Amino acid sequence: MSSRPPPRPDPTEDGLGEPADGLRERALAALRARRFDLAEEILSHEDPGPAALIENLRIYQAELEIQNEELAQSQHRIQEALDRFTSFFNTLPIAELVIDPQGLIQEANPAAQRLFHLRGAHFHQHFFARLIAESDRETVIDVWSGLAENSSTVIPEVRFRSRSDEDFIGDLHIAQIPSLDQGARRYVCAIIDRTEAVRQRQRLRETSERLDYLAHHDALTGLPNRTYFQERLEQCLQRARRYRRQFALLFLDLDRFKEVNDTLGHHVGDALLCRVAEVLSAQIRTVDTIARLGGDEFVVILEDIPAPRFVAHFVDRVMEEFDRPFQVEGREFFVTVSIGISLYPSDGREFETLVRHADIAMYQAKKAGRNGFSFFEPTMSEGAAERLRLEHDLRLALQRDEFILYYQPQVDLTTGELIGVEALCRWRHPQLGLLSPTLFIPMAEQLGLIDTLGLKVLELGCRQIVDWDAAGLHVPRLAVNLSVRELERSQLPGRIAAILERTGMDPARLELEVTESKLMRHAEMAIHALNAMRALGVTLAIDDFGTGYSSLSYLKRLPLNRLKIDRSFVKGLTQDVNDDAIARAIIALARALGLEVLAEGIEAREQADFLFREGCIEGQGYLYDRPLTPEELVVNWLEPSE
Ligand SMILES: Nc1nc2c(ncn2[C@@H]2O[C@H](COP(=O)(O)O[C@H]3[C@@H](O)[C@H](n4cnc5c(=O)[nH]c(N)nc54)O[C@@H]3COP(=O)(O)O)[C@@H](O)[C@H]2O)c(=O)[nH]1
Repeated sequence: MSSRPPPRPDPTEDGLGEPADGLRERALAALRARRFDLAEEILSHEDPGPAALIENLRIYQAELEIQNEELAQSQHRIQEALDRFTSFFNTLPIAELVIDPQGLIQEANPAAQRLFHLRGAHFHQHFFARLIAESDRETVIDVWSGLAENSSTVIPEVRFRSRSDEDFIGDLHIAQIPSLDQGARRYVCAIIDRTEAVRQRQRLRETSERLDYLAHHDALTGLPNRTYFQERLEQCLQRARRYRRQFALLFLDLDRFKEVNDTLGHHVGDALLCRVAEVLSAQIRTVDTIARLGGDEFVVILEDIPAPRFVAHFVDRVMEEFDRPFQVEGREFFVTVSIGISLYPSDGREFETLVRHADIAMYQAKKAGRNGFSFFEPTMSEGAAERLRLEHDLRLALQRDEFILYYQPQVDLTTGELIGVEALCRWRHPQLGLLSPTLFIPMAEQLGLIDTLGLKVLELGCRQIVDWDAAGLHVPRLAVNLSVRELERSQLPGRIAAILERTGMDPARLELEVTESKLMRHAEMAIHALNAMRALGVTLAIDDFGTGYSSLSYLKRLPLNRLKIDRSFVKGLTQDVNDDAIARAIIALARALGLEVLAEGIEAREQADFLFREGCIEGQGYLYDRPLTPEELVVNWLEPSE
């Protein structure tokens, strides 16, 4: 409450006479100017007669009244400030507490009550330290006791306890409230809730750790992946260089793992890979590294090895493990492994060299009959190394879908119209560019990859024809090459049927070509396999006819539809009488056997005319077009020209 000062009495109105001349005015003037000391001095210099005394008292009274008025004004200002502070304190969204020198809470604003789930009464005489989680209590007390006079500090991310027993995290701001009374220091604490920000940061950290883990680990086995392996190998190289140590790099590749996948399904293959990862991990020391590079390829870095003998012992232990069956999904599997080893520094001082040499050594182990190991030897020729490299890439190419099809038109020699296309496979190698099938088909046959590759080609081709059909572009027939190796598989007809089913391709429009020479070497088996395929409704052709010394008795028994005259005979037509005679004989033979005949490798008009005259009405060759990309085929042959 503020009080108004009473009106000041006029000292001239009391009738007690005048003090000394001008004295009164001077004293009053000093009072009005708030110079109480001067007024007192003016008055004290005079002889204090009764009148002057009374006058002095009056003046003192006036002085008191002025002081009263000032006091009331300052009380008013203080009250206003107090009201303002109380209003701030109660409405601030930040928790505020006033703490006494003993650490007891004196006041807590509503925001603090909400934050701690406590009512105002609960705070009263509650030790502030009890609101802090035990883990952080000591730190806060230490900082607090070191707080300089009239200063403030912030302790970030203190863990507090709320009544609901849920910890929360907040920044604690502590300020000492200035006090006139030295003994009664008080503090005001503000707590800014950071729980959500901290949780978010934690979540972010966890997510980034998870991402980092995924980027460095193989999702199936949990082993380090290729990226992590590269980092570890780089680090290992640096240590080996600095401390002049040896280490070994081992490439491990499971033998015939693909067969497990193909026959028992990928889930069994995956489970087997996990078991292999466990078994290998159990064989290494903590300083070593094991990683899965993909597929059935593992790599081990044996760091700081005393001598190559040490590596041989490790390999022996691994081989012993592979002598035992692997238990997978309640079944037992025998799997073997081929291991290639390169040593630092004798087999290379650089990352790439060591990796390449371990890889070459691994393929050497495979070549030597699998289920074994091979240390890299410099005598392994560059040519052999290149070939091994390519073989390695071929396996990857199948996983990475690096194969594409070109299509060579087959035409009616009378009209020049499109009667079909031959699908010819190309390998789009990431470094070497487009590779010819003459390079990789024999390799795929040797490595046992031809089945997968053949089926891939077949599916790509069938899909393309069906897609063209859907786009209103008609290709009457698709010819696909089959390797004799593929014919050996009893599952082949079933797999072809599945592809026809999956793609919706009409079997009658699919022709499978098998090379004559290879077919005749396995004639009995081929008769059986080709019959099974004919039963699917597809047609069959003998490729490169004339080069394979076909036995007529077998030829009669093979369920064929077409003979393809090899381009080596077409080349010399009209120039070489022998070629003319052979071509004529093949056409007559086909006619006699009731087969169609198609000439391949037609490059000149005279060759086409000769063939047509002799009764061969189908052909393909550069005269008409080279093997084309699907887009080129559409433009050159399928889209009506304007
Ligand atoms: N098992 C599989 N074999 C396949 C597959 N894709 C191709 N192949 C076989 O690879 C051999 C080489 O094929 P490519 O290099 O594609 O050569 C073909 C044509 O480009 C070539 N050709 C066609 N016309 C002419 C010509 O006028 N002159 C000339 N010099 N060459 C020409 O001939 C090859 C086609 O031959 P063919 O198959 O005998 O009809 C080849 O043996 C392919 O069969 C595959 O997916 N699987």
